[in-house]
Amino acid sequence: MKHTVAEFQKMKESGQKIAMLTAYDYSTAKVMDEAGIHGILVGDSLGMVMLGYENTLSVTMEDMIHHGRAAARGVKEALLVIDMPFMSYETSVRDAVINAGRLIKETGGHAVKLEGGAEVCPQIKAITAAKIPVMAHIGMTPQAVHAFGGFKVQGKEKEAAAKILEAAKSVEEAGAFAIVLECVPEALGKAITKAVSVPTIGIGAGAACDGQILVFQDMLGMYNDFKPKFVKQYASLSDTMKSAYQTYIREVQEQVFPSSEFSFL
Ligand SMILES: Nc1nc(=O)c2c([nH]1)NC[C@@H]1CN(c3ccc(C(=O)N[C@@H](CCC(=O)O)C(=O)O)cc3)CN21
Ligand SMILES: CC(C)C(=O)C(=O)O
Ligand SMILES: [Mg+2]
Repeated sequence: MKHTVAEFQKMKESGQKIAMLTAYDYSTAKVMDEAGIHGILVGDSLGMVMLGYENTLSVTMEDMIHHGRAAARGVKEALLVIDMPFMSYETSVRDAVINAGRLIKETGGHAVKLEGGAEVCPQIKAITAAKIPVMAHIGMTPQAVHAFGGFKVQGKEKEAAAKILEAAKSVEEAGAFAIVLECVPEALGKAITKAVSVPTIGIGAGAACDGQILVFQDMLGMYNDFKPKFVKQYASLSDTMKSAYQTYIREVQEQVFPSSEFSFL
């Protein structure tokens, strides 16, 4: 079954939880899609997990298009969302529509995601009017890392929580089809999920959200630069990969590999 924006809405209404993961390439997206994932995000987190930057600010439109088209080739059923990189939508409504259009035209993705609340509502309205579905992203928005002074949980104080709730209502009003809620207290995740009619997709926002998203390297245990509290490791691939590499190195040195089985006779 093809997963669509309309289906995400129905899933919220029927209480069926939405599962999303990030992917940045063909093979990874293909396996996830075959596993039955509902949505795949080509996140600008690729700057950190694929490119080794310390935050997401250096990621370019070209990076997003390069990885977006690769992931798109592996997707048959999932809803494919592409992140708008830092400074591709803040500068003007016109820039936002042009760049959202490029992401869709040049990748084959189905929707775009951008970070922010009321300040990006004109952009959300205009992109939506151009028939491109927009996923909003509020709470701890990583592109604001310097404004926040680090990747810190947001909305702990009463007034800060009220502001994030207002941001959720304003992006819904602007036409966002879903809202990513990142790193906020569980109670705020629950309050926002109740207050808006579109699905909320949480990452470190508690169990009440309508769906969840994780960075795939985090959930597979193959990214170890840091481990946020919200990350559950469903595998320990770094360990598995390291030991496979070590076995290979030893077998090459000891001339165990390649045996005749792996040679053309
Ligand atoms: N690998 C990876 N996973 C992610 O979830 C992720 C990225 N990269 N890159 C983009 C953003 C950055 N994110 C982050 C990065 C660090 C924390 C973190 O260390 N959080 C602390 C909370 C600090 C506090 O108490 O305020 C934690 O302990 O979880 C959280 C989210 C989420 N996104
Ligand atoms: C963590 C998710 C929500 C994201 O924006 C990303 O991967 O870039
Ligand atoms: Mg992102």
